[in-house]
Amino acid sequence: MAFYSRVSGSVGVITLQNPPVNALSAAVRQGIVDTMHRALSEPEVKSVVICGQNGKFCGGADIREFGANMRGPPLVPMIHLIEAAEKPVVAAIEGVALGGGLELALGCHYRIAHSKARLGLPEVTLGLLPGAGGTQRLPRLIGVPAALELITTGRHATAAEALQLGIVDEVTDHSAVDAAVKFAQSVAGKSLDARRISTYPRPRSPDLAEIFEKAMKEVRRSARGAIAPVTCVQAVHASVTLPYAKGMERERELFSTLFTSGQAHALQYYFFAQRAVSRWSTPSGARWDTSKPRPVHKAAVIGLGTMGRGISVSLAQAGLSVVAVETQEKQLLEAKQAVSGMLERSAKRRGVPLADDKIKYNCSVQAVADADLVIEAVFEDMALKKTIFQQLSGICKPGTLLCTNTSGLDIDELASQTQSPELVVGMHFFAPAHVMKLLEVVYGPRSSPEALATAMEMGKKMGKVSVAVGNCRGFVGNRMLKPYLEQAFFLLEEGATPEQVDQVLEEFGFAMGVFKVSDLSGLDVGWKVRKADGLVVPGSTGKSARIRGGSRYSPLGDLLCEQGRFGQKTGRGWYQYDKPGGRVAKPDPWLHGFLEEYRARHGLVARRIDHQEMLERCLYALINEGFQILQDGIAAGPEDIDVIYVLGYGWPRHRGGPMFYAGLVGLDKVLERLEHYHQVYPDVLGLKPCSLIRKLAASSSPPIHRWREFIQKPRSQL
Ligand SMILES: CC(C)(COP(=O)(O)OP(=O)(O)OC[C@H]1O[C@@H](n2cnc3c(N)ncnc32)[C@H](O)[C@@H]1OP(=O)(O)O)[C@@H](O)C(=O)NCCC(=O)NCCSC(=O)C[C@@H](O)CCCCCCCCCCCCC(=O)O
Repeated sequence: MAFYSRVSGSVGVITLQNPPVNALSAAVRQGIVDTMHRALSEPEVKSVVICGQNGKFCGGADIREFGANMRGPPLVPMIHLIEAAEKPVVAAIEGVALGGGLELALGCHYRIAHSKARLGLPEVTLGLLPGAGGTQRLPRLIGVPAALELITTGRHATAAEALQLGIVDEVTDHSAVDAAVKFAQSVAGKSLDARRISTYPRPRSPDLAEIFEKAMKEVRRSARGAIAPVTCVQAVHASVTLPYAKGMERERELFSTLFTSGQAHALQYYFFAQRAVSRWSTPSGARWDTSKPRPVHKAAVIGLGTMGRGISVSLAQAGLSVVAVETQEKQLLEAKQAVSGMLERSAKRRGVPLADDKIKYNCSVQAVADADLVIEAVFEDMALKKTIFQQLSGICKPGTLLCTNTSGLDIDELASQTQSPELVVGMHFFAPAHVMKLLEVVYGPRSSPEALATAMEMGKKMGKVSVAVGNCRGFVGNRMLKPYLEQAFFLLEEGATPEQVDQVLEEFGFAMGVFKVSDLSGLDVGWKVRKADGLVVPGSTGKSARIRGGSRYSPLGDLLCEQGRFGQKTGRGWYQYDKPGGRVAKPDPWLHGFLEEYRARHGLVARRIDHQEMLERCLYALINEGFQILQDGIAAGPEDIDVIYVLGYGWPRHRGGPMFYAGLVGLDKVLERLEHYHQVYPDVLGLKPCSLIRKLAASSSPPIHRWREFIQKPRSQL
């Protein structure tokens, strides 16, 4: 709703009230319309201020209302009512003015912002465009290039930048509401002719055609199939070619197309999913709201390789005192230099104070004795990690949380090396650890709810999106990667090339296809794991070379590693690069010849595989594993899996995540295709439909938010 008051005798103040961000729900819109009429009809009121309750102007349209039966006064006429008013209306912007919130402010005659406020039109991140006049007013106010940039990226501008751009008229370090009231008094009775943005002339400039062409090229390049950025450019284009009223019609038309699109549904689902994962729960009933995190003031990192360095940076930037340990003096010095550089660059980029003095470097593990939390980040080697956990258990003060940065090792095996297994959790960071937003927080069967809550809280402090996951091989992300990669290898055996498979995945929206990613992260990483698992059998020939434990196996990755082809770092992998460390992947005729020779050796006849089959086999195998993970209770809900895949594995955000995508395609269709492929390849376990997808499909494919009801409660994990 909106609350009305009169201050200083002549200023009507309208306060939006809809916690937590004063989104423009039907009740708020109705409240604004009613209170505006009241302010305009009261003869004592000479000017009006619109502000938001609790220091937040407005977070935009109420996204939760989208799709429901939309009631209440529409936004566009509501904003026109404000703009057309004969009394000056001043927006007092505190906290945020985003989306419809900024559009509301643009309908006001003046805008006063607090210096800490953020303003923007982030609709594009929800698969939409600013649909309440933003695409027509903003370019008229600040010009096409700046408006295009803000609208197509959705980024938030600071108050200082908004002032410089001309979005706001004044910035204050004090109460924006008080400043707006004062301002409103000062402009009472003045002409508003020059203050109604909709009456401004269309933006003109001789280079407009060029500007739009460049913007369109840029969004097409970076959008990876997302339609909203392209449509945003089209809507802004209308502001220069059409008069305001016609431009609004065009905005509405384009908005409607986006509003009903699958991409908008996916992005809005993802918006809430990313927020939902912080409300974690485990199969045993431990929950975010009943588990209290321990205080952590001092943290330690053991092992200062690439991951340890990034983790140290993240901890220091979160304001913690950090002890960084590397036992070899030379490596310690190298790491110190590297970390200082990373902190310096990051401080410059983010405009925050340098956190270098937060980190103390040490060669001895003993230095972690008084840390509240230790993150071990040595190589992915169970024996080495076990030794370190035994050491830590003897060194650390009672109650220290012991965390391991691992991408898939057994947390419980490590916990069993310590005297307090309940204080052991996994923290799977993604490289580069100080940049990537995702953190998988892994609880073992003996981790305490308090330990899990502490690790989740620590992730939040580091600015990560933390997802709580159960303990199993590869956790959620890497466990799902296995059947996906496996299918990609099988496709090569059957006649595809790495370029063809990658092209299909990139057209789907992945930033990089599976083989380019493999080259980037290093083929030797998986090879080491497969060797440790006894899967690599050098020199094996005949049928047995392609079977392990009764299931189909492709040794292609192993064979490339045996040739020293580890990817980018060696200049050769699934592609070739101009030098070791090179970044530009080029098709490699050697690899094509190698594949032909491999197929001939194994009696495999190459066939032309269509795009749909490539895509379905890779994605549906991955999705099937996702359902198994839900069934096993390793992830609490599909949102957890989707957030992990979008933030950690380059899954296109506009497709919501693998589980959402499965729902969009139709669970019965995914099931039918899995059944088909499993019939063709009965020796591929990853294609055998999991019982949960069968159950859901048999229950008329309920919407994703109801899937949890169909998951059998697995055995207790905590
Ligand atoms: C605001 C934030 C920056 C705050 O961040 P913070 O970290 O402080 O907090 P959280 O992000 O955790 O959020 C707290 C809490 O609030 C929920 N929430 C936040 N914003 C909204 C919102 N806008 N609506 C609803 N709920 C919101 C959030 O989910 C959290 O709750 P939870 O329970 O999940 O933990 C940050 O929150 C943020 O960035 N918010 C989003 C800002 C944004 O994107 N705004 C734009 C919204 S879209 C919009 O404004 C559209 C308008 O341009 C135009 C609308 C026109 C509508 C016309 C409709 C007509 C339909 C036409 C149909 C045509 C079809 C046909 O023709 O048939």
